[in-house]
Amino acid sequence: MSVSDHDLIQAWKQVLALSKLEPGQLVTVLTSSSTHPQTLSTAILAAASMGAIVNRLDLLPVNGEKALSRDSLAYLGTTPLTGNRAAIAALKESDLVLDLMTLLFSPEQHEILKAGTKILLAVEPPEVLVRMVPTLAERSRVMAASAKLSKAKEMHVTSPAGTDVRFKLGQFPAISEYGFVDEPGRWDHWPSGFALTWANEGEADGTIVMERGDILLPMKSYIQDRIHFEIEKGFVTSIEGGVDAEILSEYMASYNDRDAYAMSHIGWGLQPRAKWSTLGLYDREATIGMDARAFEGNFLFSFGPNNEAGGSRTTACHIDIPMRNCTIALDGEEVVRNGKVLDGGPVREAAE
Ligand SMILES: O=c1ccc(O)c[nH]1
Repeated sequence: MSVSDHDLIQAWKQVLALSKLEPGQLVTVLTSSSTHPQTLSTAILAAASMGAIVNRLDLLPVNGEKALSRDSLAYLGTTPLTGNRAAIAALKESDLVLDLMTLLFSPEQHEILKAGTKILLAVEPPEVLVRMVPTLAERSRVMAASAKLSKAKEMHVTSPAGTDVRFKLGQFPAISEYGFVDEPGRWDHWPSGFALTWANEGEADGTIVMERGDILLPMKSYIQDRIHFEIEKGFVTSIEGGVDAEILSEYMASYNDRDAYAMSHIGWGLQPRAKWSTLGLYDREATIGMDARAFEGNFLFSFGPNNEAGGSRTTACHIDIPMRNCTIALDGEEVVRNGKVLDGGPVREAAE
């Protein structure tokens, strides 16, 4: 079901207001061949109506012949910005970049953020954006979760299927994704709603067992048979299971890069408006699967890069795996039990 321009403009206005857009500020809308036309037109209208000076910067697509998939979150690292000094200069000069093409995990993204530019990624379909317009209340909940993460020394994750994995924490920051960019130099993704961090380099050990129905991204599949991962010193050393495991193994091997097997971010979903079942209702390429990444109570872990957190691993291979019914404990304190978040639930909207 599509949404009206009016509804999407209102949603953009809420996101831009939460992102503290001021009249006279410079907004650059970053587009490429996969940008959704309604998202683009309503973004420009909303930002201009708030008095911003709005530019559009359209970049040619790259990596298509290497990626094996058109999912913008599958093949990372180099982007249309790589070596593109003119585009980088324009984005560094902007107060706010609306990324409608996906720069995530690119070295250039950090360079632009360091200049104080805010970057908001928004590439899900318009109706998904409108369904999950961010709120201050959800920001508070995600910030509280990432505050716990940033204080923790160890994350221990278990599940009825046999997951028992430990991550030592402290080397990398905790990241909050709540859907808007309210500070200079901040990156966020609309829609989202989760807290995440990275394990210390080489300090993730144990077994992860994906259960039937857990999700593989960018495959966008609900697995039919369990997949057993052995994690040793921060790398996955074995991937055993049925055909889903074979598909994942071949896909990761195609990158020919040991860092594809490194643990990347770990955390849990806090978005009550995101649903585990949504992925099955969309054609595979119609969404990048943010419902799967953000649904409340998931354990979201990933393989691949850690440059997002300041690490040195920039592999192009990025696998996101949201699991249901896990128990996540920080230094022995459970924060998620059997897929239920133990923080009292969504924060009530403050009266407008
Ligand atoms: O918003 C995102 C999307 C993908 C990812 O791996 C992290 N955060």
